[in-house]
Amino acid sequence: MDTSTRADPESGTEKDGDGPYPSTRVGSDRDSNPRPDDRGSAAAPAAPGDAVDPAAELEDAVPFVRETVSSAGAEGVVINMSGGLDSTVTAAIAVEALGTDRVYGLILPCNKIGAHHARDAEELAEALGIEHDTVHLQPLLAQFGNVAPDRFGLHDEPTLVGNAIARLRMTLAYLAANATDRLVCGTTNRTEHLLGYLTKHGDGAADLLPIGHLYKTEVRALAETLEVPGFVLEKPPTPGLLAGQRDADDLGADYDVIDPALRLAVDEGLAADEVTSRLDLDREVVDDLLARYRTTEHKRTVPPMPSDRRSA
Ligand SMILES: Nc1ncnc2c1ncn2[C@@H]1O[C@H](COP(=O)(O)OP(=O)(O)OC[C@H]2O[C@@H]([n+]3cccc(C(=O)O)c3)[C@H](O)[C@@H]2O)[C@@H](O)[C@H]1O
Ligand SMILES: Nc1ncnc2c1ncn2[C@@H]1O[C@H](COP(=O)(O)OP(=O)(O)OP(=O)(O)O)[C@@H](O)[C@H]1O
Repeated sequence: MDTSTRADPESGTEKDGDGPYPSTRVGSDRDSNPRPDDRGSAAAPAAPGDAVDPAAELEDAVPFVRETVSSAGAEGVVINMSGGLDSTVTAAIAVEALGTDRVYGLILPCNKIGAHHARDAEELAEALGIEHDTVHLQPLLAQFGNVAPDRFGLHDEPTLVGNAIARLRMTLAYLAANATDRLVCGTTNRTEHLLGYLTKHGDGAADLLPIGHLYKTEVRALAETLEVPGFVLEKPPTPGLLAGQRDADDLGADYDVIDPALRLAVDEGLAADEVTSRLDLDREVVDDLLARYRTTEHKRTVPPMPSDRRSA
């Protein structure tokens, strides 16, 4: 594939070829777009990524993947690859653990923005040396929209569409896993896990989560050690549903703000007041993050049963 020049779908910039990866970035208008945390934070709190030891994390993650696959008697893993940070880091860890032959990538764009990112994902999969397929989901989504009862207004609401796409991706990942005796390797990080910022039984559905214990800022630090190309690191985190949509807009703050707040509140058990003052944040930002944490507990637990009430 020729990567010498390519238009950026969102910023209109071009990419220059340099080695196996394009050297500039897709969709990176990070510096020109105001972000909610620009308002919410007076000081820049230290993010967990500043303290993480990437080499030690890799020493944990690589055998974890190898042993999990081996103890399941599986042949390898399937990873849905978006061309973004989390799935690229996850795929790189899986290759370190299992070798190229036992890692398979699925690239599943569903709209025009996605098609551009899919080319990044294809190049990343090729650079990793893994087998991969690209499937455009638009016809499947259109068919799904045709059979879903009109009363649900699927196409009127971006979250409904986004969740449906995430679950179509999950269906293909499990088809691949079933057919090739592999496990589905999820890409969820700890920040998403704690905030429930994922589609339940969509991208949240997986058999193992190699970066599930790492905050987003820690995943970023690990990416540098794994020599993930700079353009992946520079992409603004986005759910990829709408042009210009950013995780920071959905979540009310950037990950450099969110991660230290979650670490203090969840890992260290500090009250909202204390988190707010220690990190010099807006109270509203902290309250919103903690509300997300509380209301999404159901995404981190198995479904409740009547017997749970008896034992409580
Ligand atoms: N208390 C409770 N106990 C048990 N189950 C409960 C529940 N409350 C809701 N539910 C169930 O959960 C459903 C809602 O959860 P869900 O279907 O996930 O949907 P929901 O949380 O509403 O939406 C998913 C969110 O994750 C974001 N997302 C998705 C995918 C990837 C990324 C990313 O950037 O990485 C972000 C997306 O933008 C959106 O904000 C409800 O319809 C209901 O079925
Ligand atoms: N076009 C795609 N093709 C295949 N998988 C995808 C695609 N888009 C999203 N996914 C899967 O869903 C996960 C969550 O997607 P999302 O777009 O929300 O990005 P993310 O959580 O920031 O992760 P990433 O950094 O990998 O993009 C991805 O990590 C990937 O596994």
